[in-house]
Amino acid sequence: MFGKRKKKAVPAAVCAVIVAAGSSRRMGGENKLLLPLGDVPVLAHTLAAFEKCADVRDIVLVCREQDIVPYTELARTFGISKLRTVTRGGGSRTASVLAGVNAAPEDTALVAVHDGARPLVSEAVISEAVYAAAAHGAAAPVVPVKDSIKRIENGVIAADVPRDTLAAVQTPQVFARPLLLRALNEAARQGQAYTDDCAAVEALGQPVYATHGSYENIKITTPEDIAVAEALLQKEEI
Ligand SMILES: Nc1ccn([C@@H]2O[C@H](COP(=O)(O)OP(=O)(O)OP(=O)(O)O)[C@@H](O)[C@H]2O)c(=O)n1
Ligand SMILES: C[C@](O)(CO)[C@H](O)COP(=O)(O)O
Repeated sequence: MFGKRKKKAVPAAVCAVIVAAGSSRRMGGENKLLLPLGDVPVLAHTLAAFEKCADVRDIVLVCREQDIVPYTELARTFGISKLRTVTRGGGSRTASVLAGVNAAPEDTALVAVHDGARPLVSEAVISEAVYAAAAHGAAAPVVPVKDSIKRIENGVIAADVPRDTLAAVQTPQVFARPLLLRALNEAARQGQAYTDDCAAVEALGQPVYATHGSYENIKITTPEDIAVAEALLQKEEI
């Protein structure tokens, strides 16, 4: 599943774009990024992970207009010194990521796009993706799927899909900035809204390298994810 790597290149000027402009629909509408995880909000964990990672120089936070002031205050409270700007997102993930990339410092070489809703990302997962993108231009963490996979048609199993080459992709997805800008602008031009950013880069015919994700790097999407994240957090603290 994981290909051959070029020699490690030192990553330069890496900006994390944390997208946090979603609507938490599947959580029932309450802002999931402000739900407490341990003693602090989900988003504070996410920001702290990138603050801690030595391979990331800057952070740009993308959110809804009404959250700009509270999120700026949240970042100040939790000592996020790498935060450069908090900017307004768009109606689709692709639009939000594009807003974040455009707001990154001008000399940014690599952009690490990360879901605000993935608070348990580790330094190892971030760094491996950053180094792979420094060497290859595009990289994303993946985990092999654990279940058997079926295609369902009209409520009935229609086909079995062999899982040995299947993986679930996570974030941070890291790209050379010009490549990501080209991919997102092309997606916007075509009116394409992708669920992840690799898809926009793949659509240009560019390879995206698979790095090691983690089963703990979960995305907070539905209510039971909070209970799972709490358990994972406690395990880390033991
Ligand atoms: N227009 C959007 C949509 C999503 N996101 C961000 O992308 C990440 C992954 O999206 P998801 O988990 O789907 O978040 P929501 O869009 O909030 O969830 P839902 O689809 O249930 O409304 C989240 O951190 C979310 O805030 C964003 O910045 N802008
Ligand atoms: C980017 C992502 O987290 C990769 O798994 C995922 O595609 C986001 O999807 P969502 O539909 O916005 O939750």
